Amino acid sequence: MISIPELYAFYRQHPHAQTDSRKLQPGEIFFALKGPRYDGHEFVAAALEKGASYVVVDRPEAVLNDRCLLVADTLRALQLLARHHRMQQNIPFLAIGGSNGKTTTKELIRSVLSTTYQAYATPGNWNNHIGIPLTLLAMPPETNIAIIEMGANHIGEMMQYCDMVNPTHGLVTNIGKDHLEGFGSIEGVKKAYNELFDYLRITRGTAFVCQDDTELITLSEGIPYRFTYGASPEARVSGTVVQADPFLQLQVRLEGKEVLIRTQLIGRYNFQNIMAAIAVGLYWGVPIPRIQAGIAEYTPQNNRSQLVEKDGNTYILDAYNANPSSMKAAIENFAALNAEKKILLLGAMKELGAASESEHRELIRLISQYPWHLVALAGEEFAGISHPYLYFPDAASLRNWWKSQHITGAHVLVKGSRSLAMEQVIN
Ligand SMILES: CC(=O)N[C@H]1[C@@H](OP(=O)(O)OP(=O)(O)OC[C@H]2O[C@@H](n3ccc(=O)[nH]c3=O)[C@H](O)[C@@H]2O)O[C@H](CO)[C@@H](O)[C@@H]1O[C@H](C)C(=O)N[C@@H](C)C(=O)N[C@H](CCC(=O)N[C@@H](CCC[C@@H](N)C(=O)O)C(=O)O)C(=O)O
Ligand SMILES: Nc1ncnc2c1ncn2[C@@H]1O[C@H](COP(=O)(O)OP(=O)(O)OP(=O)(O)O)[C@@H](O)[C@H]1O
Ligand SMILES: C[C@@H](N)C(=O)N[C@H](C)C(=O)O
Repeated sequence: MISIPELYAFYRQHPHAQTDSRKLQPGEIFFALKGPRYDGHEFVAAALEKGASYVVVDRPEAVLNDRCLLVADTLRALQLLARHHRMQQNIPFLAIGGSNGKTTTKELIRSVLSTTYQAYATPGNWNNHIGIPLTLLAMPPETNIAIIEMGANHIGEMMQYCDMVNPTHGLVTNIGKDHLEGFGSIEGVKKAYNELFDYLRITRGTAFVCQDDTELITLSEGIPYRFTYGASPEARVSGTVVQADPFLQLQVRLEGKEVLIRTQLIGRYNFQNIMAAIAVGLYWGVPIPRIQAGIAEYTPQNNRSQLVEKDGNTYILDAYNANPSSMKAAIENFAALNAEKKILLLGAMKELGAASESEHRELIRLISQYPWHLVALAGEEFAGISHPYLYFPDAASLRNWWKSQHITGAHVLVKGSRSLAMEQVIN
């Protein structure tokens, strides 16, 4: 078996890790991982054939030639290799955790820091036990600030990520009701994300904290340096929303001046995400005009709070994911929008465990507080709950109904958990 330093020597010659033979490019090192559908060891021969420089396996029978490197556990080897690589870098590493808005905040920060630094950030949503090591191993050598997104669904996971990433700086976007199945309760969510703060306390790091969030302020106590942002005048970087229809505009006090921040983001919940990026930019000395440009340039992608004009309707396409906190934020934001004909097309919220039924009841209660033109719900979680709204077992049947209605002139919020793929309703 080879050791991590030996594996690292191979990686230095071929600095590209790959876990998927279908995407493999010649020269990459292929790690054979076991997943819910496949065992990567089935694709060792294919990876070698496609030109993998090396293949990392944890079964002696999968060693087909001298380009196959045997380790005790391929996933663990990937993670330890990534950790080893990170430890060679003497640059700031900012870790981003939290229930909602991690990817948006990360992308805004990337956009701001890239105006001035060789900033590198997690590609897409690679935020888990496989995505984080792949992120670290894909970091260009010229990087001088790294921004790493961390997505967890059980207690203990954030600390494991911190052990791998060794963040010098950290940011928890918020504490909400995400992944309640794994976290158990909102107390569990708090405990889980507090692990990033624990790590910063132990290592005497720096945290970016939203001053308006009393929970985060309390949880982050004891971190040697806290750089705060928010609406509160007490925050180191303080601002307010001056326009929110449809795109947010903020007025922010920066270095004694009132500065207008234009964005291409909708949803008041994005205020904190934007403020976080401004604070991070200011902390690292990005000049104000570049902070403005970095924020203004960012357009949300991939079904995250996107504004789509289609077939005579204005859609807020927010179908990337859903949990009780982000649903509440999206619905309240939509309810406050100045429009005549508002329609909700909502999918169920997944991974809520024992809280699923009560949270879907609570969602119905929230919806019922506002006057909508129409409400249609998809997903079995809504089936056993009494409500006066249109119900469909899945997104496909909701889509068929929606297409048959030929409604125009409406504002439509489309949101639901990833597995429902609610974007199909309008695509
Ligand atoms: C393991 C892997 O990378 N799987 C990807 C793969 O899946 P596939 O359908 O092929 O099946 P397997 O996973 O069983 O495959 C096993 C391995 O075999 C490889 N393989 C398969 C077929 C083949 O012909 N050749 C092969 O080499 C395969 O590549 C595996 O290595 O493909 C899918 C489609 O592209 C991928 O979706 C799948 O990716 C998995 C889900 C993954 O974890 N990818 C990471 C890079 C990642 O970061 N993904 C993020 C999603 C992260 C996320 O959900 N975050 C949550 C929090 C999560 C907490 C954590 N505890 C957890 O449980 O994950 C959040 O809330 O944000 C992303 O892609 O967006
Ligand atoms: N600050 C926020 N508060 C509440 N909801 C938010 C906030 N920011 C974003 N959201 C909601 O979360 C959705 C997903 O945003 P984003 O991808 O940035 O979050 P995430 O935390 O990275 O999600 P994931 O954990 O799935 O990767 C958005 O489309 C929006 O509905
Ligand atoms: C897609 C994944 N990152 C996520 O957010 N999952 C929750 C359960 C969702 O899809 O709503």
